[in-house]
Amino acid sequence: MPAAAPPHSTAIEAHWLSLFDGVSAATRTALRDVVLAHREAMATAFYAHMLADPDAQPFLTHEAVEQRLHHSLQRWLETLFSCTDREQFGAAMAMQRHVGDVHARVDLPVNIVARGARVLKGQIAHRLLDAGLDGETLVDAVLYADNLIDLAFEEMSSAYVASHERAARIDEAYRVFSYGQNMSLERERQRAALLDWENRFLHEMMAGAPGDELQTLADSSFGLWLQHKASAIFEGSTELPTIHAVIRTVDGSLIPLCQTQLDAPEREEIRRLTKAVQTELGQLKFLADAMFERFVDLESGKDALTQLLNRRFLPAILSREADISRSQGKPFALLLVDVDHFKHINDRHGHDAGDRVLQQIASLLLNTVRSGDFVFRYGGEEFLVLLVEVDELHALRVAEKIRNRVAQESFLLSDGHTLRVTASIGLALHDGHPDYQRLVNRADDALYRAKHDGRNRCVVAHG
Ligand SMILES: Nc1nc2c(ncn2[C@@H]2O[C@H](COP(=O)(O)OP(=O)(O)OP(=O)(O)O)[C@@H](O)[C@H]2O)c(=O)[nH]1
Repeated sequence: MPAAAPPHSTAIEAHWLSLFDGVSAATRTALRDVVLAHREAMATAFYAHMLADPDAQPFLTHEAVEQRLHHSLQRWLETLFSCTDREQFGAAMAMQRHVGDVHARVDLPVNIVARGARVLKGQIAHRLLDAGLDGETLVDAVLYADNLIDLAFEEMSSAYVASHERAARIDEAYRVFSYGQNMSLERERQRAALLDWENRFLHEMMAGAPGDELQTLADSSFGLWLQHKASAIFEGSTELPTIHAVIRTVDGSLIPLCQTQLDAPEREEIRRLTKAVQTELGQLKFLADAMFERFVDLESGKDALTQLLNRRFLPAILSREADISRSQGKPFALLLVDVDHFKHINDRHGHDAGDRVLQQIASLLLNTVRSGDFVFRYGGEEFLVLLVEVDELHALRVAEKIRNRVAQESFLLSDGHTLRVTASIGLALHDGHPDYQRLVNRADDALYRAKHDGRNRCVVAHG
């Protein structure tokens, strides 16, 4: 059984009641009459406006307007402007929630809805002006109409946000489900599917099968999986477009050539084409492996090089810590730790040496902080440490300890040489501001000052 729709908030109803009581019955009736008399013309003008709006166009068609929306808008106006008691208002608000849910399903941006509300307000004001009302009634009616549309918009938006969040949670749950349940198995299955396709291809090329029996990669089990599952799970992965490009090369160019050859075989050409397909396939296997690997690291929230947390969960962890800190009154601190002149290390000793330094700094950081603290790889050579339940003095002591340990450490390179490096640290204490980005920015400003003042130092953000 579907869950009953939650009732509109008591705050909205209280606002409406006070608006309702603040306007005379005669004014409300005059407004309702104007809306009822002109609702059709207003709906026509409204959709003419929205259909001509390039931002709204993708969400509207002439047919949908003619068949449903024009009529729905009239009913919407009638319901909203005819409320005279709580029950009717409740029904009008239920309608707003339904509209909000629909908007969320079609992903209609909320700014377009706000624009629509503005257009409607203009329409109503325009009709009221022509209705021959006296000055005071006119002003009251326009204000009441504006407020009523605002209330409707508010209720619609709260349903929209709730719907959107629900959908995002389900999406995320689906991704986690796919990852948790299937990923290692899936990786093996897709490797096997590619191998299977390759064996079949080789067999047909060698046996001289009729050309039209060659299967494309897109039609293979791997191709179908890629199209229907991987595109959702690995969305945004850098490998995905290249994988598609390789498949296009094989299916669009090489397979048709192979088919022609099979129908009129020439040994050398068959061998050359087989080799070309195998080369593409080798790349495909490499890319698919890399895609799986990156996905596992990203989804688990780990940075591949250092095994520290990556930035994926930083917003979630920061806002959680801000909540805990607010409710328990215990501040936390952020340290932004940046290796000094890291570019020189890369330039002088090579990128691999740079990588090793980053790995060693990562374990140094982990070994210096408590197990309840968080250590992130924040950027290339930048780390973010979140120290829970600390005051400024304690946080500064930890920052100095990190700085000293980095400076004293002998970083071991793969060629056996050792290297000394230093780090600069910006420190900011959470000051209760709800926007955690502000805290990161303050730590960043402090780090900038540490660099500017000569590096190998800790600077505390103030203000
Ligand atoms: N080896 C390696 N280098 C990286 C990685 N990520 C970023 N880098 C390099 O880190 C260097 C950062 O250089 P800059 O931002 O100029 O800073 P810097 O040389 O450390 O100088 P200051 O921060 O001003 O002391 C760049 O050369 C990047 O290419 C990585 O994962 N491994």
